[in-house]
Amino acid sequence: MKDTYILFWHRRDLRIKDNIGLYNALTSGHKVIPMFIFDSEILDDLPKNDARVTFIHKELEKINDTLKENNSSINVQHGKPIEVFKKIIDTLDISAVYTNHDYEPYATKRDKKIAELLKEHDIEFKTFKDQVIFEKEEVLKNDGDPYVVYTPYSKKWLENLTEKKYQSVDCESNYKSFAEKSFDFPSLEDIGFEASDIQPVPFSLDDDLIDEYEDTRDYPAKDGTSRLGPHLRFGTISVRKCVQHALESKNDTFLKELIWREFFMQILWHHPESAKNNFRSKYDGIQWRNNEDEFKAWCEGKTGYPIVDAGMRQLNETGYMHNRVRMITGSFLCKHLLIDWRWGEAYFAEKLLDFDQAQNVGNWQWVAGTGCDASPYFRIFNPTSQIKKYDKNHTYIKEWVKDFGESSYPEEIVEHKFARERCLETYKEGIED
Ligand SMILES: Cc1cc2nc3c(=O)[nH]c(=O)nc-3n(C[C@H](O)[C@H](O)[C@H](O)COP(=O)(O)OP(=O)(O)OC[C@H]3O[C@@H](n4cnc5c(N)ncnc54)[C@H](O)[C@@H]3O)c2cc1C
Repeated sequence: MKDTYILFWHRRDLRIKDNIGLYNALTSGHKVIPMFIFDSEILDDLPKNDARVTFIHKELEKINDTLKENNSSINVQHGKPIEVFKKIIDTLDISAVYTNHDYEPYATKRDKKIAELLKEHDIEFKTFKDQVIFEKEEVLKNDGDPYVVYTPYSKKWLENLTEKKYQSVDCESNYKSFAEKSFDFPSLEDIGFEASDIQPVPFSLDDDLIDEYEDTRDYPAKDGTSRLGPHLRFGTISVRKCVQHALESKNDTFLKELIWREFFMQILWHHPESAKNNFRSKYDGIQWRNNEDEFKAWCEGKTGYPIVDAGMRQLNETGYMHNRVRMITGSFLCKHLLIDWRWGEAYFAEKLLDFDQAQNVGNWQWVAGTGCDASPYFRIFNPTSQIKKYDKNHTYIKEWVKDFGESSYPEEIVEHKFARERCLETYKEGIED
């Protein structure tokens, strides 16, 4: 029988170490061609200097360099995935496509279409769990329903956790199974993009950071968080490795954040409609003010509230915003300005290097109070007392708001006490009993 190839399709797993789908492909007895598609359905809506595209391109280059050392290379394509697959089926002798699960609503629809196409050509489509410890229906309530509240979900998650669930797989010993093929590697310009200066900072999984995380994570001026966001989003690190490190610490706060990530992933998987709709429909009656000038001031970091402005300016300049400040800026948008959480979600989606639909939607709905396990609507962050608690020396603010304390710095866009009362009234009127 003629030897056929397995195509391994990288998506949110830009690494060739500890990658479950890839490991299964490499140990299948067939030669493996790794592949990535710059999906024009996603790329066409992005600015030409999108930082995430630059990051993906760089990570693929790194993969390609390692593959070249092993006489192989990655097949990088650009176009609509279905069209790319039609072309590949015509040009390469493929018996199976292996890939890791991608849970976002767009991805599940795309994968369904690809699976149908492959079936028509008698090509197997094998998919694996890789980007989470528990997926889909693996952590359910005793009655079989999915959880909508974090605390019992996390308890069950921990109960179900066995060592096997976070064991790494050894891809490196199997690199000899990569096909000896040489593919041209496209430049960013070839796919219609240009390099961005904004890049993720390296992550840290240091023992000290994880041990002290609970005490330091809320202070935006400190380097107290891991900066794993984009790396988990694009899979340049495996979640199993993160969990292994988290479990080594006596303090479980960091592990709990990794569980929040999986909580929101399963929420979006079970409730794909929550990407666009309030998770709780009783909030549908809220009359958002949606003032465009105020939205612009928020986006540009010109609200006159220094901690809000620092966060937005940090986001605009670096593609990152500290979690505490994401909560403050998010609350300010929805509650002080009464702007629909979907506007804020879309702005963060455009700017965040770690943008992940499940996390972004889940957290925005948490902030707005419309979400599954949300902050109560009457919890309105006071942007001034938040400074006293978390940036009392103004270290963070001064880093990002260069005109802080100067006459050019804008006046407060709205008075806090007035905005608070307006918010409470609007929510009360809008919420169905
Ligand atoms: C309005 C708003 C929008 C957000 N949008 C995103 C987003 O698009 N993508 C994203 O990954 N996170 C999002 N978050 C969650 C959180 O802010 C980021 O995960 C975190 O700031 C990333 O920095 P870090 O990697 O240093 O996190 P660390 O504090 O070091 O946490 C480690 C990891 O745990 C996970 N995690 C931490 N906090 C949360 C959380 N609240 N919810 C879910 N997972 C969490 C992340 O994967 C994170 O990388 C959002 C939070 C808010 C309030």
